[in-house]
Amino acid sequence: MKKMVQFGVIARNFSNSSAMQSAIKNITVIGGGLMGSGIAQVSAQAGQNVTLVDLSPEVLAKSQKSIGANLGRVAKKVYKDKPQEGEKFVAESMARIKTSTDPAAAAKSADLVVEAIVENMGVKHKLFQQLDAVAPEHTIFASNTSSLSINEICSVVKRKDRFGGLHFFNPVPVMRLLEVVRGAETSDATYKTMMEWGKAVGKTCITCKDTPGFVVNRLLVPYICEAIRLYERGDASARDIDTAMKLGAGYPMGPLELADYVGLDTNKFILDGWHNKYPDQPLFKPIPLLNKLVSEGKLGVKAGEGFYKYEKK
Ligand SMILES: CCCCCCCCCCCCCC(=O)CC(=O)SCCNC(=O)CCNC(=O)[C@H](O)C(C)(C)COP(=O)(O)OP(=O)(O)OC[C@H]1O[C@@H](n2cnc3c(N)ncnc32)[C@H](O)[C@@H]1OP(=O)(O)O
Ligand SMILES: NC(=O)C1=CN([C@@H]2O[C@H](COP(=O)(O)OP(=O)(O)OC[C@H]3O[C@@H](n4cnc5c(N)ncnc54)[C@H](O)[C@@H]3O)[C@@H](O)[C@H]2O)C=CC1
Repeated sequence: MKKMVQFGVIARNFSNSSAMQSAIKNITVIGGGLMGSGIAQVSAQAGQNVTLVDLSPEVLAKSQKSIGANLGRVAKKVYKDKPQEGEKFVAESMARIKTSTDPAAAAKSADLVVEAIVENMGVKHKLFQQLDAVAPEHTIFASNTSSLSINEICSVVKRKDRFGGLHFFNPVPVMRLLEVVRGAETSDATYKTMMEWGKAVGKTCITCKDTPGFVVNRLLVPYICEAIRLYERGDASARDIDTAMKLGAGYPMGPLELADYVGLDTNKFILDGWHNKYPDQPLFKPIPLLNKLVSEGKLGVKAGEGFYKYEKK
């Protein structure tokens, strides 16, 4: 049943993509890590020309490898009885992805730039200032930030009307949602283009104002925090908390599994940022156990240990 649901999601995303049209044809994705590689993949499989940019050539090589493998998973499902068509789909999608280590050069030919670099305001400001000086007039800029303010990120560019948030979910090829965030100065035309583009790459779009965490993370952060506090108090074991939310509430992952999956350093970074900004909000108060795990390097799946132990990849 679970497999059927997952298959349905990927097949639907793929066929929607083929059917939809978008004014955006050339997209530049900046940041070739976990999220950027997923955004590049769904864009290329929907027929867009993609330039994937990272400062590190090693990251770009790793991204291309994982995109190839993930497209293979999609092809296996969508073209299960037509392996040759599947191979063609993978080859054509891969051929639409160019890579670059030069963000400014890559922005010059983009209709849309989606930024998915580190979650750091200073680094994002520096990048967008550089891009604003060279990108064509019509180019729309978007950030995939999880927790920072879109208005604050776009404060450094002149094109504030052509700036918004496009918040994808991990893993991008599987998760069906895209949060389209309207900043204070995002124009109606930019908003409409972002919504159409989101549909064209196979996502269901929801709209949100520029409010901390948008919709999903504003609800997820307090939920995960409460799960950690419950565990910290010794009220239930980690396994039982996760089992409870999977079997009692139908979530695909329990909250502590999800915290490990996202990364405990990311969780802590978001929580600390919001706590500094909203010190009176009890939901955002620091959690000693989370701080301890991070200080011990127990960052979740990627580190081999968080709330659970994992085989290192
Ligand atoms: C601590 C304090 C407070 C702070 C808390 C902060 C929390 C929130 C902060 C968030 C930080 C940043 C995050 C963010 O901004 C927003 C997010 O992204 S939140 C995370 C959202 N994601 C989820 O909730 C994931 C939930 N999990 C799932 O849906 C599934 O478990 C998952 C799909 C990940 C894996 O499914 P599972 O059945 O367990 O494993 P399989 O390996 O069998 O995969 C199922 C199915 O999917 C296919 N697949 C998996 N990955 C890919 C891929 N990358 N590309 C293509 N296909 C993929 C796989 O092949 C399987 O297909 P089958 O047909 O079933 O074989
Ligand atoms: N990890 C997650 O579950 C989610 C993360 N996000 C957001 O997406 C963004 C990226 O997150 P991840 O992909 O997880 O990070 P990541 O660490 O996997 O990838 C970030 C990449 O950006 C590159 N980079 C850093 N500065 C750069 C620059 N100036 N120019 C070009 N490349 C640069 C790094 O080399 C790295 O490869 C963050 O803003 C994060 O908050 C959003 C949704 C989910």
